[in-house]
Amino acid sequence: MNRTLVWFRRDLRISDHEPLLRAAGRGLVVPVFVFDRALLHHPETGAARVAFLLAALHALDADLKALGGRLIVRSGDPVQVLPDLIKETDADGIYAYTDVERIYGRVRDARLNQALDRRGMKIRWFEPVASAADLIPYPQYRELWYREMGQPLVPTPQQVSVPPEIPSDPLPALDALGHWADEKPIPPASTAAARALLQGFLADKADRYYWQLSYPSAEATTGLSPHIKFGVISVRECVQTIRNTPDFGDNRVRRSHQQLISRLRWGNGFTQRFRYLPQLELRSLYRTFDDDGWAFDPDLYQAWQTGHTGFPIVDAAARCLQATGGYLALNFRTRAIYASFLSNLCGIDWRYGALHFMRHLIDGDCPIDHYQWAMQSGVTHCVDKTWTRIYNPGQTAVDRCDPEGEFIKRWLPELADVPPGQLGSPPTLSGYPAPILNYKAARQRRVKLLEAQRGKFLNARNLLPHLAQMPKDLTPFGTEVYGGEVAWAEDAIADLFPAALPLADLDVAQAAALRTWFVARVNVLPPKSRRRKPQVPATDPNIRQLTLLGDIK
Ligand SMILES: Cc1cc2nc3c(=O)[nH]c(=O)nc-3n(C[C@H](O)[C@H](O)[C@H](O)COP(=O)(O)OP(=O)(O)OC[C@H]3O[C@@H](n4cnc5c(N)ncnc54)[C@H](O)[C@@H]3O)c2cc1C
Repeated sequence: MNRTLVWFRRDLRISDHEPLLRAAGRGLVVPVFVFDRALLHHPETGAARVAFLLAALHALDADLKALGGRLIVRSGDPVQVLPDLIKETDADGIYAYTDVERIYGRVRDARLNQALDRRGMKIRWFEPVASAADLIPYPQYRELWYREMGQPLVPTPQQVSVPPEIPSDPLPALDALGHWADEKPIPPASTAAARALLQGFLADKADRYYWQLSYPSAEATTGLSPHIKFGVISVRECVQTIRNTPDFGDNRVRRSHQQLISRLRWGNGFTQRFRYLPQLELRSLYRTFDDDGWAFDPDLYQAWQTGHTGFPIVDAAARCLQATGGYLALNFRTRAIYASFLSNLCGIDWRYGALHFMRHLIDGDCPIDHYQWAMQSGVTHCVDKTWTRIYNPGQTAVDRCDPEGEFIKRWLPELADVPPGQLGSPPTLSGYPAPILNYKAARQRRVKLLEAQRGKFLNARNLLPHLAQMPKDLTPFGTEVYGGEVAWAEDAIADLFPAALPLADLDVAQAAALRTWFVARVNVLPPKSRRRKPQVPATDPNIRQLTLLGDIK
């Protein structure tokens, strides 16, 4: 009977999973997960995320058992473990989804392809839903995304039969993997839990999500992010569940449904950008922003990390991130304000911030995290001023994010008695620091620098030469601080699987297509000043929507 190895990576589910269904359809299946030390000990890996991963693997094992199978667990370098497992199990080959989250994974998968080839073994890669192998313009990708999200879900196999003689390691405890729990509460991790979150959202939050998603204390979002990061539920299943839920003609619900679907698309869009340009893990999109160098002040960095900047909204975000791993508690807007403070106002390289986020976020996802960091830092845009995201961390941010001060007071109990109207710049209090910087001066410095950097290629006809190239040294950022298993980077090969876009070989049309991923317009002329969109009035007058560009001058 045929035997197929199914290599689970960031697709820890049995439903809407094409490799699993195809493998089950052709015979016996060896569903395997490999604990890979290079990922477990990557400088950006955090204990809480590994704990969530472990819980998701237990759930996957249980789901496979319900189909008559089980998860086979191995440890080591997949480039060696998988060919050996093929031999040991007498399997015909491997089925797996491609994954582009990290450069390391793409180096490893290229090496695996070579190792299998050398041994005459086979692997069949499946494209994840809404992933484009070729360079297409962003509007076309958008269409592809909606088309593929509308395709029927891949059915769950009725049975998964695993050869009984194949041994498996037990699923290890967190400390056996070299990580120690840091007290962050880990949400239940399983497809059933993800479905329950989505159903709970649709029942209880869909009438307010659109208006409240930027208020951290409203907890108006789904909490799906760690599940989506590890593929515990497919994005397509989420989209279809939302679409199949009636809005009963309620405009609030309709807008919230649309907003959530758009955000799910944004997440996939960041992954696709990394597929094209994996260098975005290590570099700003345009060279000039890194070539000029960044400042690094260890005291500012530490104050920002630990929540001692003297700006309550920033300090509350800092402490919330460390205590909760950001799960549900640290929403998009608060992450953005917190991030922008470090890169724009402290002038510190965004990669230090992205690194800190990744070490703590339970939902840490490299393309979303790194690209959001780069965007908030203003280094993904060369012409459009609205992409200068410098938030006023004083009263403006408090009013727009936490008007009652609930979020701030939860994380900064020392400010319990300060009225909300003063939480932007609290009076001198023993036990709470004075502001570590002058907002206006810091902002001016940053705006001037960004203008000078952007000015260098403002009228360039061809932006390709200005884009960051794939660096020769692939050592992950943060290795010098946290160490890690990075030997793979020492003799890194030029090959990645899937391959990066060959920037040097792109023709004019391809270059234009690539640009659509990074700016709305393909021309490079500075935009005329645009009118701000009026704020959308909320149906409930007590609910105000945050304006995205509120404090951009
Ligand atoms: C600096 C910074 C770093 C971030 N890092 C991450 C990260 O590592 N992982 C991560 O999943 N999100 C990240 N985000 C985006 C966003 O903050 C989270 O997706 C969201 O807070 C997760 O909570 P939720 O699932 O309850 O959100 P919901 O609003 O319920 O969204 C559902 C899903 O849509 C996607 N999504 C929502 N908002 C965004 C967005 N702005 N950009 C891209 N995808 C989005 C996510 O997959 C999310 O799980 C970051 C944002 C910023 C500003």
